[in-house]
Amino acid sequence: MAFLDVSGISVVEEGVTILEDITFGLRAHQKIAVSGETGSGKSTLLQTIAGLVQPSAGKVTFQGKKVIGPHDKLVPGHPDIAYLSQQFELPQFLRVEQVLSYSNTLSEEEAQMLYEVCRIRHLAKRRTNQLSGGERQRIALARLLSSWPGLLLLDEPFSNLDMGHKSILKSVIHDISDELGITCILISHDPLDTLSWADEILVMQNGKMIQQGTPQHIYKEPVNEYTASLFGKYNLIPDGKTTAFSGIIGKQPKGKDLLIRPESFIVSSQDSSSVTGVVTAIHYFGSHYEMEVLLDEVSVSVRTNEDRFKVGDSIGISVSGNAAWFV
Ligand SMILES: Nc1ncnc2c1ncn2[C@@H]1O[C@H](COP(=O)(O)OP(=O)(O)OP(=O)(O)O)[C@@H](O)[C@H]1O
Repeated sequence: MAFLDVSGISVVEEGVTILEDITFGLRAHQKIAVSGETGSGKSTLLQTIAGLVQPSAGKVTFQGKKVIGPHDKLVPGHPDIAYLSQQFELPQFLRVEQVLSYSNTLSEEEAQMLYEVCRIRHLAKRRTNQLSGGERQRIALARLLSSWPGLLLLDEPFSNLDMGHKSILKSVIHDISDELGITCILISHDPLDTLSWADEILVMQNGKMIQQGTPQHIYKEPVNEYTASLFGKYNLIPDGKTTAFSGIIGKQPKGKDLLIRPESFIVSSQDSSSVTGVVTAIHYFGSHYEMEVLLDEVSVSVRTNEDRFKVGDSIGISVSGNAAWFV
C-alpha cells in the first residue's frame, strides 16, 4: 500500500481545466518537490491532496483511505495532512506560547522537541506582531505540526524570506523529515531548494505533470526546454547549428536542439577535440565566472573557475557526450 496515492486527478473550475489526469505515488519518508511556472497548478495539486479542493475526476488515497473533498465534508481538510499555504495567518497580538497552546495535542516533551526543531523556543514570550516574516512562518509551521500529521504539504515556504531566514527554514524542513519522521511535499520556484532536498521532483506545466524523476534525471535529461529552464541556466544550440558539437560528443541531433548546461563545457586547447570560439563577455559570480563565447554562429554561456581569460580571447571548448542532451 502506497503511503499516498494520487490517481488520475483532474480539477475543473468554471469550465477551466486546472489539473489534468495527475498520477503519482509517495512512499512514507520520501521527499517530493513540485516545480513549475506560476499558474501551472502546483498549489491546486497540494490543496487537492489535502482535501481542500474537490477533484472533478480521480482520487487521492492516503494511508489506504480516500481523501474526502470539500463537497462531501462539512469542515474541509484531512486531520492527518497539514497544508502550509502561501497566505498563512497567525492570530494578532497574542503571545507565541498562547498561539501554540491552543492547537497543541502533544505531550510537553513532544511539544518542546517540535519547538526545538522549528527553532522557535526563544520566541515563546514574544507577541505575534513582534515577529519577523521568517519567525512568523516557523510558528505557523509549528502550529500546524502540533497535531503531528503524517504528511506535510509546504506551498512555496521560502518565498519572501531573506537568505538568513531561508537557510534556517531549510534546516527546519530537513529536521521535520529526518528527526520528526514527517513526510513532506514541497513546492518551490528555486531549483537550489528542490534539487538538493528532494528524492524525486514532479514538473508541472499547464495543469499537467510532464516529468517525474530524481533531481539528477530532471536536471540532466529534461523532457523539454521548459523543464530545463526551471532548474538553471542552459544553452540551446538549434538543430542545424550543432554540427561542430556532434563531432565532439559523438551523437547526432536527429532533428532536435542540443542542450548543454554552462558548467558542462570544458575550456580546453584548440584542437580537433574542441570547438573554437571568441570570448565576448565575462561575468563574475563570486564562486565562478560565466563567459559568453561566440562560436561559429551561436553564442553560448560557459562556466569556469579560471580568471585567466579576457574579452577577445580565442579559446577551445569541448563537452563530454553524457553532458549533452537533445530536446
Ligand atoms: N478556484 C479557481 N477558479 C478558477 N481558476 C483557478 C482557481 N484556482 C486556481 N485557478 C487557476 O488555475 C491555475 C493554477 O493555479 P495554481 O495556484 O494551482 O498555480 P501555481 O502553479 O500554484 O501558481 P503559483 O506558483 O503562482 O502559486 C491558475 O491559472 C489559476 O488562476
